[in-house]
Amino acid sequence: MAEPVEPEYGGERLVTSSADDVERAAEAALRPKKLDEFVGQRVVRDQLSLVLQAALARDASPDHVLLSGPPGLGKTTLAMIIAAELGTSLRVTSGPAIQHAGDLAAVLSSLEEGEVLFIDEIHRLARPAEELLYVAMEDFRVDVVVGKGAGASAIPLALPPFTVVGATTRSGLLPAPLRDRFGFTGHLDFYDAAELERVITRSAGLMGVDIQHAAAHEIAGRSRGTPRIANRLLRRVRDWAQVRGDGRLDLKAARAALEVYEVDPIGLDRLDRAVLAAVCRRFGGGPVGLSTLAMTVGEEPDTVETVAEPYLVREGLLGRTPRGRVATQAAWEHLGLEPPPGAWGAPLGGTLFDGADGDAGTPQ
Ligand SMILES: Nc1ncnc2c1ncn2[C@@H]1O[C@H](COP(=O)(O)OP(=O)(O)OP(=O)(O)O)[C@@H](O)[C@H]1O
Repeated sequence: MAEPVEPEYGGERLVTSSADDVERAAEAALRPKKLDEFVGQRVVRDQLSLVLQAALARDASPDHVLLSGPPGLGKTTLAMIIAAELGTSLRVTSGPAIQHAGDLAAVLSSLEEGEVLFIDEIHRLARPAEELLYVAMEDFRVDVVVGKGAGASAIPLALPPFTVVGATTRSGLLPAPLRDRFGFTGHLDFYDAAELERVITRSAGLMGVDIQHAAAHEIAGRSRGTPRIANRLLRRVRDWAQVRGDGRLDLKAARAALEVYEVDPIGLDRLDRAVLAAVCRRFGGGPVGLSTLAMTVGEEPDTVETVAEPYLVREGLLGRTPRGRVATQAAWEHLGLEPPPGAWGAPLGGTLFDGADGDAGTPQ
C-alpha cells in the first residue's frame, strides 16, 4: 500500500532495526535531493528538467514518467527529486505490493491534487491492476466496482490530476498500452568511472570523511557502473580504514577493503563470478538457459537476470544467444581458463545476440 513520503528525508525510516534497514538508511542519507545534485545521466536529466519546468510554468501536473534501467542507478532517487522539484509529496508503492486491482484503486483514490505516485517494479503489476491504471493515468478516473457477480456495477470516481512515476528494470515486459500512457520515458544507463568518482567524492563529503583521489578512482573502477555499489563500497572502505587502517581513505585502504569484500579488479562480486564460472566450468561455455544457470548458482532467475547479467553483458563477458547464455573469450580470460575447442568463447564461436530486455534467448 502506498505510504506518503516526505521527499526531504528520502522516504526512509530514520530508526532502523535490521542490517538491511541500516544499509537503506545509510543510502537514503546520500540521496541527491535536487536535479542539479544528481550526478551523470545528462540526457535524462536535461529532458526531465524541461518536463518539470514546463509543468511548473503551466501550474499543472507533468506527464507521467517512466524510468527504466538496472537496479541502483537512481530511479527511486529521481522519483523523489521529481516530487521535491514540483514541491509536492511522493506516495510510494510497488508492483508486487499491489495484489489486487482494489489495492490500487484505494491508493489512487487517496491521492491529493498534484501528488506524485511512485510505482517501483511496475512491470510486476497484476493484469487487472494494470488495466485500472491505464484508465486512471489517461482519464483521471477509477471505476469502483460495487457488488459481486452478475449484479456488480462500476461507479466511476473522478481523480484529481496526479503524476505516475513508474520504475522498471525490465521495460520490455511492460505491455504496450501501459508504456504508451507515459509521456516521458528516461532510460538510465551505467555510469562511467569519472561520474562514479564524483558520486563517491560527494558521498564522502556528506559522510564527513576525506577521501584521496586515488582511492575514489579505485572504488569507482570497481563499482560496476552503479552509484548504489559505489556508495556501499565507500562505506566498506571507511570501515576498513577505521578498524584496520589509520583512518585515512587512501589507495591502500581501498584496495585492502575491496579484497576483504571479494570485489575483484573489474568490480565483479561473488554472484557475477559464480555466474561466469558456472557457464564456463559446468556448461563448457554455454549455451545454458537462465533457469538452469540460476539454479546452479543458487539464485532466483530474476536476480541473475536483473542484477548480474546486465553488467556482465555490457562488459562483454557474457552473451545472450537464441539458445541461452554463453561465456565470451573475455570471460574465459578473466577466470584464467582456457576455452575447450569449439566452445562459444573460442574462435569461430556462434553469433552473439544482445537479447534486449525479455528472455528471448532462453529456452528452458
Ligand atoms: N546520479 C546519482 N548521483 C548521486 N547519487 C546517486 C545517483 N544515482 C543513485 N545514487 C545513489 O545510489 C543509491 C541508489 O539509488 P536508487 O535507490 O535511486 O536506485 P534505483 O535505480 O531506484 O534502484 P532499485 O531499482 O534497486 O530500487 C541512492 O542512495 C543514491 O544515493
